[in-house]
Amino acid sequence: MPTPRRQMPRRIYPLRILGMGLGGMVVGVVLWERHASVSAWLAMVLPAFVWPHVAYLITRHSADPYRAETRNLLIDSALAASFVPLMHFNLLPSVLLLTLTMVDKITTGIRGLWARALPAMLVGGLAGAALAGLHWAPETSMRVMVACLPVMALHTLSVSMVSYQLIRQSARHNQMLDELRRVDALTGLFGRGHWQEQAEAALRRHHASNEPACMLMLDIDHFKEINDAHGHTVGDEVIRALAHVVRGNVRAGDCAGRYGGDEFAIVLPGMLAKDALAIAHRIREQTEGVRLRSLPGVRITSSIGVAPADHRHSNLRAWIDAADAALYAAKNGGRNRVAGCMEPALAPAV
Ligand SMILES: Nc1nc2c(ncn2[C@@H]2O[C@H](COP(=O)(O)OP(=O)(O)OP(=O)(O)O)[C@@H](O)[C@H]2O)c(=O)[nH]1
Repeated sequence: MPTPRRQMPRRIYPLRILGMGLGGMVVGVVLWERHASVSAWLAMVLPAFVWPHVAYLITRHSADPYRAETRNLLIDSALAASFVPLMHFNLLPSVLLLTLTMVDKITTGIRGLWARALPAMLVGGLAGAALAGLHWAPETSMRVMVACLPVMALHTLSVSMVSYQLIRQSARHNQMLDELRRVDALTGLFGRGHWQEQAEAALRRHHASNEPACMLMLDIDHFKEINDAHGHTVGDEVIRALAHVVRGNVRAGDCAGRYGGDEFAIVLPGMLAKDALAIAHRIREQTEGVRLRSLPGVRITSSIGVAPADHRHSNLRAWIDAADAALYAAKNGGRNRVAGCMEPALAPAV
């Protein structure tokens, strides 16, 4: 896929044809008004109507098109500045062309290009003066003002459209970055960071309004053995299959995430412990029923710890520790089981 850097010459080509062409027409009106010499006309026609194509050929045949295009942009500025003495410093088109060529440099986003354009413009201005002499006629006629309008309007519109596209692109990239941050690539469940934010919010709601919430910590049993026996690709398939089971057992408002390697964490807002235990049991049972497409003989089990949020959980760490303790109780109890945290009403349920 072509990178934005490689696309730059192709993107700039039509813009240069348009910009230099319209600029050349403005200069042409000034030259026509003052009955300029053939050499002055040539000094307008070559940069305005021939240079854009030469510039494109240079970049196309360059080993480093980006660098060549950057150089061309500086030449654009020099050529625009050369028009100023050619127009005998006609005020409106001179200011307009110098301003627009500077805007062009700034909107490329290339660091420091506008500063490098200043000496280029000085050289261009001096070259124009050497060719046309130094004549001072700053008055701008109505005809020249009218000739400036298309440049002003089209340049402003094209810069706005480029900015609009960049803003849209950057919004899309931000959305993708946010998605990458929120979602675990292997399972499509929430990533750990986003899961923690959601879990913290559920715990805050619990403390603020006593809204019940439960946390499930799930770990695949002997997962290392599956990896060792069948390889990491099968291991990944197991993780994905488990994520599928988890996803099938949570509601839209629940928060299921991949907490680490083969460990999943689920927050069930608004759910009482007995209902959370029922869900944990269902997940455990369905895990036993998982059959891998690539290796149907592999059997998978999971251990799950359940911890309802309570007043002792002053922060998320404490709540996770409670769910972890329940998970280890399930592991120590022989695996492939569900255990609730220490609360009497929840004493290990197998
Ligand atoms: N395939 C795969 N393996 C992973 C991934 N992340 C971590 N692991 C592996 O998961 C294994 C985690 O094993 P543990 O949870 O420590 O132990 P276990 O074998 O599951 O044993 P118990 O949890 O005690 O039942 C390690 O071998 C890790 O290398 C992953 O994204 N893909």
